[in-house]
Amino acid sequence: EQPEAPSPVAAPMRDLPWGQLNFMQTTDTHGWHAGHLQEAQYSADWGDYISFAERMREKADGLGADVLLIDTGDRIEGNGLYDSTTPKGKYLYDIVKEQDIDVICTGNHELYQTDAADREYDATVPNFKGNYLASNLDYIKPKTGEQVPMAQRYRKFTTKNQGIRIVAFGFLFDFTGNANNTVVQPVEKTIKEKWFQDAIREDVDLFVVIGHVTLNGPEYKAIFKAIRSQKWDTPIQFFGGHSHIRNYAKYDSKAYGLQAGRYMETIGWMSIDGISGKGKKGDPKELASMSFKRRYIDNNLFGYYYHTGLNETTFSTEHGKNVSKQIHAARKAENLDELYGCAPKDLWLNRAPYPSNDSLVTWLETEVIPVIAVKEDRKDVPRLALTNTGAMRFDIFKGAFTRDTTYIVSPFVSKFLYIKEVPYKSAKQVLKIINSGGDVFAFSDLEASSLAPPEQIAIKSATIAPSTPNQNSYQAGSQSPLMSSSSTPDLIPGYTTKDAAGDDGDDTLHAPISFYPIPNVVQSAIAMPAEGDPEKVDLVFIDFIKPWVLLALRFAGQIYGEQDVETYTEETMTERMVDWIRENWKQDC
Ligand SMILES: Nc1ccn([C@@H]2O[C@H](COP(=O)(O)O)[C@@H](O)[C@H]2O)c(=O)n1
Repeated sequence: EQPEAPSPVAAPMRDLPWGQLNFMQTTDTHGWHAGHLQEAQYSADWGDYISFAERMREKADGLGADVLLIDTGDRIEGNGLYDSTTPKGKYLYDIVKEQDIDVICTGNHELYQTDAADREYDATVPNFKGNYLASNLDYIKPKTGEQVPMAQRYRKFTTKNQGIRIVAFGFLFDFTGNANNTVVQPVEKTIKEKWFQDAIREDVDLFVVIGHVTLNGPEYKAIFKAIRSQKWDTPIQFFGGHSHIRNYAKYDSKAYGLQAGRYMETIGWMSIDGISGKGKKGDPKELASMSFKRRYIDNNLFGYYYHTGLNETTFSTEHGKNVSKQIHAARKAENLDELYGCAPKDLWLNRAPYPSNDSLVTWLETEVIPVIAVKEDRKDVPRLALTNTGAMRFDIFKGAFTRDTTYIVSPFVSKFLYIKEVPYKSAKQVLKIINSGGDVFAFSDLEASSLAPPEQIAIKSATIAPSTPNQNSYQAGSQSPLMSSSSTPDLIPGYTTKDAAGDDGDDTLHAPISFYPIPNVVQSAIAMPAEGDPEKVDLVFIDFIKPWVLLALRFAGQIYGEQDVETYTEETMTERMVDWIRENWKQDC
């Protein structure tokens, strides 16, 4: 772990179930490869994860079992380690490549910006040659304009110890927001292609479908149906991503899916037993009693010690330690701990109701945007300024707000745009139309709900936890074996996942935390007349939501097009937010 990371947390634990074939999954790491430096529960870094994987593989070799590593994309955007450098990801690609990942694919974040997609093709694909799969993704070469597969479409391999024959695929959901140097082919179309139809007819022991795809979305349903149409009985293991949650799905008695959360908080663990290996047909009795089991491992060193049976002296491998050093050197070189201001209290993205004094969204709407959404030559013009809440990615904790925190909270390079002098009676309807996300968007490709943070895709209503101990009351110490909850009153707050297999998935017992839904967009009314309504306003909005704003305006009776949209600020919202923090928060925490 990084020297500045808080000590791990004592908590009751559940053991990992082992099978013949075991998987460890990361997804949506978003550059958090240094781990969480303000949360002890998730404080292990990518170097520790490398040590963990190496130790678990040693253990597997001893048991004659196999361990495969999976990563399902969105490795970038969302942390200073990636976003603060020029070019972005100056150190990240070399850090990520140190992990020995068996099957890896692309997320939507690797494709938003042209240069990020170029780097994916030029660095990550060759770094994981043979293991990087792009079943429905093409890349357009900048020099020749040639459209080529981003990486190989699928992979056939046999596991080391059990000799399990696997065909693996790597998908991306039907994403449409990619820059124009990549082509995402809809999954429904891809599964009709000859190569896919041939691959699902292969004689194998297991299909592994990884993807930056939600487990319960239409894409995996279609792939499951396609495989089952040819192989009614072959086990299928799916790995998902994108919605940032811990999740597990059952498709049938031999087909399951796992999704390992977000931001290096979770390492997903999946074990399969009763599978036929070494090309054997398998004992029908054994096959009938196949078992699939899952765990969500909190990413911290004490959990890693617990699961490996090792300790501070014996756990870390030289390789893991070197990668932790590499991360530390990168963070220092980029001055990621530079203080921008001291947050006076915790501001929660989803863990406080909206609106409320503890809501990060309320803070943005009422304190920050009214000051930063300004264009000097139109500063007195009444305006409505809109931003999507998904532009904010993480909570702000009381205390130091650093260069690193900036990108953790707001990694995007979006700027403010505006449409001049929109009739107020129409402009004021835009917020409501986008937030209700109703019929207006039903006939377009524009999902209004995708403007909120991804966690909300899966969780629709508030979960209010009984009062829990303060998060800052973490105690350092060693983790103890699982005990009944009545004998462990001091659980620390964290994930208490309920999924398709029940409520015993988390490796660490936590006290529950609350979750509150937030709107898709929020609006600040600025420089409005002291009395009455203005006739016209400037409609200012963050560039990411332009298509939604134009459609909502149309519904509100105003036809505007691209030609009517102008630049409002040259700086990004993130840059202006940092200026606000420097000016408004103390420098002495
Ligand atoms: N320029 C951008 C890009 C994305 N967003 C928000 O992020 C969501 C996607 O996040 P995932 O981690 O799930 O891929 C997207 O739906 C937007 O809400 C943004 O605000 N600005």
